Amino acid sequence: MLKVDHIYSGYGDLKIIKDVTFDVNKDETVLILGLNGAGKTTLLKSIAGFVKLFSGKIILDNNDITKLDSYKRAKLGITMIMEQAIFPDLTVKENMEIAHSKTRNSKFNDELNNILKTFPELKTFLKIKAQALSGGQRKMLSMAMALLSKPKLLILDEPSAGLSPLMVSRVVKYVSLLKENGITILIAEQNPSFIDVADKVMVLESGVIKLMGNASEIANNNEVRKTFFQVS
Ligand SMILES: Nc1ncnc2c1ncn2[C@@H]1O[C@H](COP(=O)(O)OP(=O)(O)OP(=O)(O)O)[C@@H](O)[C@H]1O
Repeated sequence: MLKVDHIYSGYGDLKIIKDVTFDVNKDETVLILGLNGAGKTTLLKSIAGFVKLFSGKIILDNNDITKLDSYKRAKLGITMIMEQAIFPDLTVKENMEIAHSKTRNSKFNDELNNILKTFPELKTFLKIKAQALSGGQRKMLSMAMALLSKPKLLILDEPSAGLSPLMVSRVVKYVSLLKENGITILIAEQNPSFIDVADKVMVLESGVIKLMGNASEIANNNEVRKTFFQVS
């Protein structure tokens, strides 16, 4: 579905992403694992169209989208979850209605019922303004909004950032629920818990892919164990 082909990108003259190549197939969950400053956000933003490429290509469903603006890529179904997309003065339900309005091909109430089966905790918050949600509840809302907007490719940038270990395990569960709902997902993380939900994992270091493999290969790699699981 998505082909990232030898891309270089960065800011001004500064090259951050160097010769990155990988594919994301339909229904796959692909994880980019990297420490702070590895270039994860820059890579995801390059795919979503917020950072321009110096060279290389990005292909979505056999169409070259390299030169398209971010909003055009969004129209083609690339959704990068940003918590800024939540309107703090609107209720949880109103925020979900806005996310759903981007698709228009189903009744909101039917979709809402499905979402509440996936994220039952949201029932309690439907009438509450989004500004009153905790960090973890905001994550849940942003995941629910992503599901409602029916993306072709969902991009998640460090969904565990700022969360307690307990909340991280719940966010891992949210991601697996999105996966069960047939969403193709690209996640960047430094928390190795997300390896469990990934079909394919890449390790990014200084803007370069150092390792690529399936979840068990990467989870058992000695360097990965030392760096991300702090196993000596
Ligand atoms: N707008 C910018 N202008 C210049 N340099 C930037 C900009 N944004 C990020 N960088 C630099 O790009 C490099 C990679 O940053 P990036 O945010 O992509 O990494 P990351 O892996 O997402 O890190 P983190 O986990 O800390 O968010 C860093 O050296 C950073 O200083």
